[in-house]
Amino acid sequence: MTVTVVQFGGSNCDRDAVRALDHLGIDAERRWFEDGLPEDTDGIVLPGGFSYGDYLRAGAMAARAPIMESIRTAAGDGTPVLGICNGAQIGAESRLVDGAFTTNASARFQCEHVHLRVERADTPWTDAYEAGEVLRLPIAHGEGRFEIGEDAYADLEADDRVLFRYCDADGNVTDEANPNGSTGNVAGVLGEREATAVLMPHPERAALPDVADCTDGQGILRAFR
Ligand SMILES: NC(=O)CC[C@H](N)C(=O)O
Repeated sequence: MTVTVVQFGGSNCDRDAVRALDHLGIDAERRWFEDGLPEDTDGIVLPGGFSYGDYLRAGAMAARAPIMESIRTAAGDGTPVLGICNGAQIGAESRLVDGAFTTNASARFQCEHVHLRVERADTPWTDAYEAGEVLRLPIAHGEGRFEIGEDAYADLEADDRVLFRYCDADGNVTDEANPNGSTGNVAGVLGEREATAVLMPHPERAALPDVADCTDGQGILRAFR
């Protein structure tokens, strides 16, 4: 099992993702986007960062790179794909998931720990947790506000594709616990197939006991096993 962590110009969490996966015993390698997707890829991470300086909209430029066509095909075939932060933005811009990530309600870059409620525990990304469990993970973004049209949001809920919601420490989903103004406090969603997921918080920054005071992100990354 080798996970490909795709590096675009301006990605800056690709090494962190490889290290976190490594720590969990999952073989992972960085791949420069122009080199294309290796044929034998068993999983894909779109890592965080500022691809192309967030020019136009965060993720909009990387979404148009040819490698994304191969990633869409792989996702359609059921290869696990995880988009983290800028990777979530790229995932939305390339239609791997519905919705869009736009400027935070605060109009500021926010770097802090947040709480997330696990909305579904029956997916590969969350089967290490209980439904309703509260995780603590860091966010670091300026464009993390999940926005989606009313009908598309209704579909998302009807199809049970909301994976995580921002909440308080007790699991209450409130406006106060919503760091960026996301519709429905949505922090992470599934794509058309459950093997595709994106989230704004950083599980790879909450996976190594030596560098993080909490390792709640491990369960999400373990999905690749
Ligand atoms: N940590 C990241 O991936 C940064 C996300 C993104 N470029 C933003 O600021 O919105």
